Amino acid sequence: MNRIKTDICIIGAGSGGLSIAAGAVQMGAKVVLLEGHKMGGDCLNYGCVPSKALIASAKQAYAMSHGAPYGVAEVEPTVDYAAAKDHVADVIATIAPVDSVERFEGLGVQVITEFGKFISRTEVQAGDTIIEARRFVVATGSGPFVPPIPGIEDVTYYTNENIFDLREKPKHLLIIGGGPIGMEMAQAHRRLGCNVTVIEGAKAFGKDDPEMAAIVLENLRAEGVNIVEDAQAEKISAKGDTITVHTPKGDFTGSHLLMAVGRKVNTEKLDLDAGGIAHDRAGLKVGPDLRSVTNKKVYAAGDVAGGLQFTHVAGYHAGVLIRSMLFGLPSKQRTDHIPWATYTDPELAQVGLTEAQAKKKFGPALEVVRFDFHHNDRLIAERKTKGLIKVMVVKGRPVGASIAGHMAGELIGMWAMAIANKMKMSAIANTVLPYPTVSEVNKRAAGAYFSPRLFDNPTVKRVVGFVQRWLP
Ligand SMILES: Cc1cc2nc3c(=O)[nH]c(=O)nc-3n(C[C@H](O)[C@H](O)[C@H](O)COP(=O)(O)OP(=O)(O)OC[C@H]3O[C@@H](n4cnc5c(N)ncnc54)[C@H](O)[C@@H]3O)c2cc1C
Ligand SMILES: NC(=O)c1ccc[n+]([C@@H]2O[C@H](COP(=O)([O-])OP(=O)(O)OC[C@H]3O[C@@H](n4cnc5c(N)ncnc54)[C@H](O)[C@@H]3O)[C@@H](O)[C@H]2O)c1
Repeated sequence: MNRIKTDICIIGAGSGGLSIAAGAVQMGAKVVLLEGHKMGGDCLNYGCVPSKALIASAKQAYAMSHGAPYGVAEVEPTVDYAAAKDHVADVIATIAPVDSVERFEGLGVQVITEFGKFISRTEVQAGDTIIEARRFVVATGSGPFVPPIPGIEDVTYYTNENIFDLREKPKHLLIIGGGPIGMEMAQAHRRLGCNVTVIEGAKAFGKDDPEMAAIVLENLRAEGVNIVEDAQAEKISAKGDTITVHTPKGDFTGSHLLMAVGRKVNTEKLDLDAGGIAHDRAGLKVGPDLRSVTNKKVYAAGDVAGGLQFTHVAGYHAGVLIRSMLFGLPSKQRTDHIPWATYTDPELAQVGLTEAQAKKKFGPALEVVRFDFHHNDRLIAERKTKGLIKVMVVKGRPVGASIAGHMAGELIGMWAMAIANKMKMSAIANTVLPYPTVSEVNKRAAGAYFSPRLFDNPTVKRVVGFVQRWLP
């Protein structure tokens, strides 16, 4: 057995682990990084990257068959599903070197390609190496949760871990789960020529503002995605080449099944109990400083830290931990400024509080301003006017923003910046943006906050009348 002593041992080389390793080693810490499977973790191999690549193929196919309003003849695209998967693999391969063992070894990180497990409060074992570290970071991510629905063991089903390897085009894809994974995959497959049925036990896009979700759902339905809500999958059966999902809303039959009902954290290989590390189904039990509540040598980052599960959150955790582990400074995570986006068409994005959450928290102090995408000239030119922005404002500052529409994932960035930096609505309203751009919807939403104050205000009218009489 080899023994290593190091400053920081990171378990898991996904979005969180890699960011911490790169930052810590370049600032002078000795870093050991353990990865038992694929460098880059879920995001690169089975998550964000392949899903957005497949969405790009689907967008291309959709554009070919929807050119008429722009004066471009429509053609029915011939979709080569396997070739679309080649495109997905190529995108992963293009990004992979940035996350590779070679790159991290080049930065000075000692990478061990083994799963790690705690053998004491101060030691982790990976293969035949024992690592003793001043600090440990658990960044082991999450995998697909597959509930024990009766009959599931008798059918072939896909998850995000193998759907991107499927090369035969599904004739009819059944998707259980109407969250971001289910809905992104539903639209992509529909646009690539599959029939698609989404079976959702509660409400699709259940974590987003329902008014915003409705805009996206209407579009998905119009494109032919069959979305059945309040339809908990209770039983699954197979007959010949077909699979049937049984729900209280009826039975739904298709050729392939994708399970997208949420995530389970990757803690089973870690032997957290041997490390004296408290944990539950959501992950490690940590404080706002992301430090284990029972073993102060241990931190968590990313999906396994028990909060929002996004790549940018894992990256944000890296910054919080580096401040604490490298400089010994107090460092706490915030969650009020974390945005997210779902990359359907139109997109759905959120930062801070939804309208309902803000109403509950602030009551009558809350003002909600809205701007409809129909009034944006660039969107009119692009024929992408289905959309809405709502901004939740308290005492002149935004506390949340919800956007459904073209480029919502890009537009939410301005509100994420405003909330992160506690900026006022005037900061957005004062910004001059190029015309004609989609980001003008943000400025118009801020304008909607000031319009009644300026235009429906008798004092302003009186002052202007007075000044006009005296001006030469
Ligand atoms: C289909 C899909 C689409 C997504 N799209 C987006 C998106 O568009 N935007 C977004 O922000 N987020 C998206 N996400 C979420 C995002 O992928 C995750 O939030 C992110 O990958 C979490 O990073 P992480 O570092 O916590 O874990 P991961 O990236 O999963 O990395 C964890 C790593 O730890 C390794 N590991 C596990 N146990 C051990 C052990 N004992 N020893 C050593 N190594 C171990 C794993 O092999 C893995 O490589 C998507 C997820 C899915 C499934
Ligand atoms: N664009 C992005 O940023 C993006 C994309 C994909 C995934 N992700 C991340 O991955 C996480 C997981 O996504 P997800 O879509 O798997 O999970 P989710 O928890 O967001 O949605 C799962 C859905 O499945 C439903 N469900 C559960 N059991 C069911 C059953 N038996 N029958 C029918 N429906 C059932 C739930 O009601 C829920 O709406 C997200 O929360 C997000 O953090 C992010």
